[in-house]
Amino acid sequence: MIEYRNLRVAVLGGGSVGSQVASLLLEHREELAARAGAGLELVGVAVRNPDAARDTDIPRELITTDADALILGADIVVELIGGIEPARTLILGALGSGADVITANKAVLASHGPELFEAAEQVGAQLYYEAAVGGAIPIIRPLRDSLAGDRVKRILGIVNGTTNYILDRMDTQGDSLEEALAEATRLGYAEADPTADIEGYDAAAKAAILASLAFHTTVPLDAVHREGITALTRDEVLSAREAGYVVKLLAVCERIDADGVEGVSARVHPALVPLSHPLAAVHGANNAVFVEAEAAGSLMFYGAGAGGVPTASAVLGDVVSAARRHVAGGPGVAESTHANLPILPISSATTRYHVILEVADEPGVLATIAQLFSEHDVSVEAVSQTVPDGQEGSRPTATLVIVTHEAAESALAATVTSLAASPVVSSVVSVLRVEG
Ligand SMILES: NC(=O)C1=CN([C@@H]2O[C@H](COP(=O)(O)OP(=O)(O)OC[C@H]3O[C@@H](n4cnc5c(N)ncnc54)[C@H](O)[C@@H]3O)[C@@H](O)[C@H]2O)C=CC1
Ligand SMILES: N[C@@H](CC=O)C(=O)O
Ligand code: NA
Repeated sequence: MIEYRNLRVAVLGGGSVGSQVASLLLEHREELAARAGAGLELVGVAVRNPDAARDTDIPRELITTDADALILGADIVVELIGGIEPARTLILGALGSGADVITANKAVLASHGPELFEAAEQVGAQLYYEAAVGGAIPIIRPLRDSLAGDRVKRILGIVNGTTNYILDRMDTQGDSLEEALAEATRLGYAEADPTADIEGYDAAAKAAILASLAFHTTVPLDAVHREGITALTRDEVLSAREAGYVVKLLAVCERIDADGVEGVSARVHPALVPLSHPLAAVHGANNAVFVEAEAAGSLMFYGAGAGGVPTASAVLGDVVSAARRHVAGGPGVAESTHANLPILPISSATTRYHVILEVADEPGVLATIAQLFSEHDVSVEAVSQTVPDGQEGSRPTATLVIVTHEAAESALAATVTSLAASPVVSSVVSVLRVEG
């Protein structure tokens, strides 16, 4: 029998992900030791309430409420508490003591990444975070390592399982947002405060992480334009389907050239994706990250984006990597932010738009609307009109659905302002971006 060096592993948090990580560490102990080249001894699981019900049985003697004491003497610390504090302070404490840290916490990485990476570099430790984006899907390593020799141009990602699950249920089963969110929470997909999911904060944090990695530039969370799904109506979801699209909450990270300035833009918002695009086939709590790189072309990374067990897979992969690093010795590898590109505002982005208007059903209205688009340099690709049957009242209305060619955000915003003020437009019913 091989005698392995023993590494002490501390897990902080015993919720959906932490309880699964702790159990799998115990259950697969021998297999993991053989892969890592070191024994992985679970020295404890720090929780807030030792008597809380858990998804797995963790031996009582491993449970503690003293996270600070647990990290002392640990070689590898796994942070699965979530949120900013005390997660940030615990990660800094663990790194400061020379431990490698594994986290699934995109919120703390997106808001305090540079401070945490700097702390790791100071002591030659490594901060791993594969589970922080796309749950089980390998996407951090591919961007950090496999694509390190290429130039990423664009990333389109479905990176929040809860909202994808909700939009899918609204689209295919006619659920309301509230019904679908309750189910996503029951299944362990949602954040402790699900506002983070439905208002797009979670996806924005992931967009900041992906853009930073892809473009070798620190992209702060507050530079990510963010819109959630709470303003979306079922009618918009259904009318998108009728027009050959599906609505997804997308993270869009791009390297763009705005008036001769090369920079980076990151945004999160609902968008129409053509049914023919691979992202349209991502259902339930699954995630997918579609990467366009100069040499590699288009790549798609797909799989379970949320849920305790799948996320534990990514965390344990990082635990094995950290253990191998301990065995091999040498300092950790610093984050690559050398490109330091300027971060451009959403007004610099260009995309296509799907606009629904309720207009007066009168001669000349179409020409007036077309003129408003053209005055703002927005070119119309397609228009369709429906007139409801049996209208009563003096002024009949029609519904116009307009799809534009690529246009600047600023130009589209000005067009919408003019449309809203036009006497022939009764209402601007919906404005959604079209991606993919
Ligand atoms: N649930 C999922 O599908 C995924 C979660 N993540 C991330 O993984 C992390 C953990 O998420 P979940 O397990 O879902 O959260 P959770 O809310 O189920 O579990 C968090 C655990 O931390 C404990 N905790 C809170 N404060 C503590 C403290 N001061 N000391 C010790 N324990 C404390 C809580 O009691 C709870 O057991 C979060 O950062 C989350 O964003 C990432 C990918 C997927
Ligand atoms: N709440 C998140 C969990 C994974 O990061 C999600 O729904 O994607
Ligand atoms: Na991942």
